[in-house]
Amino acid sequence: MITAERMAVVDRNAAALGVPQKQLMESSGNAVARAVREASEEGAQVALVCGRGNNGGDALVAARFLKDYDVTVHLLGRAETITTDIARENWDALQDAEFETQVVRDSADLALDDPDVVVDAMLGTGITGSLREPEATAARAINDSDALVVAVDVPSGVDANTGEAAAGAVEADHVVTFHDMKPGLESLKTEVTVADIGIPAAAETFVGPGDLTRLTRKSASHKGDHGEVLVVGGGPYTGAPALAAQAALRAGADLVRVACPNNVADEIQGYSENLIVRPFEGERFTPEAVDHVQSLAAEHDVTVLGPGLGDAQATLTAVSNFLAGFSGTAVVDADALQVVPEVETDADLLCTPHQGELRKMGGETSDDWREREGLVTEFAAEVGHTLLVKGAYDIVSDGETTRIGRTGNPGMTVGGTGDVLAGATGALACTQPLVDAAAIAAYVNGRAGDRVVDRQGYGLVATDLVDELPLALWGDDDE
Ligand SMILES: NC(=O)C1=CN([C@@H]2O[C@H](COP(=O)(O)OP(=O)(O)OC[C@H]3O[C@@H](n4cnc5c(N)ncnc54)[C@H](O)[C@@H]3O)[C@@H](O)[C@H]2O)[C@H](O)CC1
Ligand SMILES: [K+]
Repeated sequence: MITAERMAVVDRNAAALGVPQKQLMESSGNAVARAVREASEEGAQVALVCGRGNNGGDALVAARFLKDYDVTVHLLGRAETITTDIARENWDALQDAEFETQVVRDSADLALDDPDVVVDAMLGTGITGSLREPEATAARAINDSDALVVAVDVPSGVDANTGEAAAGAVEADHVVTFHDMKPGLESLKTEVTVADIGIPAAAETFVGPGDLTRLTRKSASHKGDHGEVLVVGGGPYTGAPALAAQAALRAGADLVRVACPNNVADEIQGYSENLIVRPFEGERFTPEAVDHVQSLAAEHDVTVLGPGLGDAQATLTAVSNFLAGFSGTAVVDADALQVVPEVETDADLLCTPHQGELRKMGGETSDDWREREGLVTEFAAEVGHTLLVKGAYDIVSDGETTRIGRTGNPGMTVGGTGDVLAGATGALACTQPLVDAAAIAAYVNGRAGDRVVDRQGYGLVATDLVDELPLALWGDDDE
């Protein structure tokens, strides 16, 4: 089962894996033609009713696979209004090959001419709102015809995710959807074919540029919309919480505060004017500071717990007490991780261990990433939290969904890269589901490292990563 949004991510990831969308459209169109062939006799009269997007494009491809049928293509709108290159290229190919095509400028012009089969290729996952003209009139004509109706991807007017049908939506006899079942098709009393269109499983498993399309910003945004992160860190170390906090800002959080022992507060503030420091009493995080830190955490979307806290017994007790009384969302990293399996908490945790820390948590690991994929999925289900297990291949899982990050390079073994990853994860967890936040964070942290090493060779330091995060998130490969 896959939603329309996830389909767009997979599409883009497939293209990054060398399977461009035009190739997918060719497979989609071929699958539509196969369904027409299975539902009618050779020589049957087929009307392909095409919208101006890729849904229409699929049928423009199907026309080429129905040579032994009496096919007419009806394009709803002028060819210049076709919205995608790949649909337009397929329209031009039909023109050059002198296929029978009708351009429907006004909905009243649509003359289906009593076909045996109508292919509804007006709207698919790109629909917004209720049916507009000329699709609305065309849908009525389709529903009033005696033809067998084959819908491309989803009946026009039906929401692929919810199954909700806009007024006047097409009533199809058969739907050909692509790659995986859509949630909205389950509730339809219509026969559905799920056609494999050659998208490699890797396009779903491995995190890719398609996952970054989930990150959008509305122009009418306000401060705080993109997240407020509290980093709880520092004590023995001061660089780690500063790296995590800077990374959270660079990964898009609007406000990042650092809760740290007061004896290192000035030092941490000294790293950057971008940081807001909230000191608590003491030289390290101890149980006496837990109440204060919990009340601070309650004012933030996500807490990043761990960077630079150290592993003194008093600190581990404080981490345990904090989590026991916390019910928000927290990224847990570094020495704090060892506490997680023992503590009962209502919090949604996103743990970011490397493989050594995973073993310390009681998890198993393997050098083979495929084996590690299964082990991490099982352990995530066992601990009941989301895991991001760092390695040459990063494994992300909440026990249900498992993703793999393949970016990064040996230059990233330098100290501090884990703090940067934890901070970036915290920022993304403000606006994304935890598995997506971890998947995207792992991908962009590694991509930032790859961009730095490509530019200047090894010798990368963690602050290079922090500065590279925005381009790794928003830039194109060749930027
Ligand atoms: N991997 C895959 O699943 C593939 C799917 N394919 C097909 O692509 C469509 C989605 O195409 P897209 O261009 O994003 O959108 P649509 O064609 O569905 O519609 C956009 C089109 O329709 C106009 N429009 C939007 N809302 C309305 C409305 N309410 N009334 C009238 N017109 C509307 C909009 O202006 C655009 O012109 C997917 O469904 C599959 O069929 C790819 O072919 C291959 C891979
Ligand atoms: K359709």
